[in-house]
Amino acid sequence: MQRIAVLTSGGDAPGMNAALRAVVLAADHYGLEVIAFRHGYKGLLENDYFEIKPKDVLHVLQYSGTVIKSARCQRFKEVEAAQQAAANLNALNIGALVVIGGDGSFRGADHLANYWHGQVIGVPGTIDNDLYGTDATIGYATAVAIAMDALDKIRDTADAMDRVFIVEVMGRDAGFIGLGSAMAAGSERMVLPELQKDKPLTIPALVKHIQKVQEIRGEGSYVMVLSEHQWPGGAVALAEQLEAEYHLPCRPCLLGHIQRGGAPAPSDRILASQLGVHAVELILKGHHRVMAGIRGNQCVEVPLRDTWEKKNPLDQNLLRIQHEIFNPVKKKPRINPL
Ligand SMILES: Nc1ncnc2c1ncn2[C@@H]1O[C@H](COP(=O)(O)OP(=O)(O)O)[C@@H](O)[C@H]1O
Ligand SMILES: O=P(O)(O)OC[C@H]1O[C@](O)(COP(=O)(O)O)[C@@H](O)[C@@H]1O
Repeated sequence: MQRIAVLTSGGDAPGMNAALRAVVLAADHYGLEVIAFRHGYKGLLENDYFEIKPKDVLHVLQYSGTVIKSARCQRFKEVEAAQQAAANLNALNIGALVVIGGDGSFRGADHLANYWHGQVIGVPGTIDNDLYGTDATIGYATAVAIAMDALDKIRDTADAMDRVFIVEVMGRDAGFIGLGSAMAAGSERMVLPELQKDKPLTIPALVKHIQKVQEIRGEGSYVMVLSEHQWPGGAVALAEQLEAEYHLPCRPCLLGHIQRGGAPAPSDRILASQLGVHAVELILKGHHRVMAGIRGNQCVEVPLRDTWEKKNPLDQNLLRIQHEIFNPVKKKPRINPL
């Protein structure tokens, strides 16, 4: 019987447990033993593992987080760390490693593959949705649903008091959660990393936009979605500056790690289930250094390096709709697309 290993790495994402369950159940189905390393690459380096059986994962898919724990492990970037990991895997007679995580975790997997002859397979688990080669990553749908729910609630109080709110969402370098939640909740404005490159946010421009929206619609609420790291000091600092410099009543709200908790959305559970099984089947087919992904409802395998070297762009049509057509302050109308 062949032995494989699995770990979850980087920021936990809703649906990681469902992916883990799928890996373990698929391995059992195909007669493979599975070793789980705790705390991602840290556990791999410290030989912190246990043999994981179907009974260990039967009822975990409804929970976020990860039952085998995750971690960020700076040390894994070193050559000696990858060599140590390879030696540990060899000593345990492991033939393949499934890494459930984001782009950093995949860089780690690729780094390991330079020093280890076993198969390395990635499963995309990150709320940021910032990996090339798959239509969605595990956790993204749940994060958008949580942000949307929060934005809906904020709208209630913003409407009641005719207030401006700045709601900060996650997504360090990618605006997927920002765009998805702004559209799903009908926000007046969004500030995303991708938009900042062309036209960085300034306070005078924001104030002008708020005032114009109020001129057009009359007094009312104004809810802006701000991706994290897009303003020094984030939503709190921006709201304080608006109040101090323009006497504009404004409240900040940081959604933070709430976006990674609670029950994973059905689509994340289903995606994770598909991808976990796909990862095991890729092992059986002899694939190496690939990510298990889904594109247009088809299971695909994507070279690991492509997942971070190639860009996963925001959907340009969604961006156009939210940023231009739904913008209450209309710019010059463009040529009719019909
Ligand atoms: N260039 C790299 N080389 C080796 N390991 C890396 C590299 N980048 C990230 N890792 C490993 O992957 C872990 C997770 O990466 P991180 O970027 O924090 O999260 P994510 O996988 O969610 O993007 C890091 O803590 C580190 O152990
Ligand atoms: O939980 P931490 O370590 O504070 O990290 C927060 C970051 O993790 C994420 O939730 C997910 O990012 P990764 O998938 O790259 O780990 C980001 O959106 C956020 O910036």
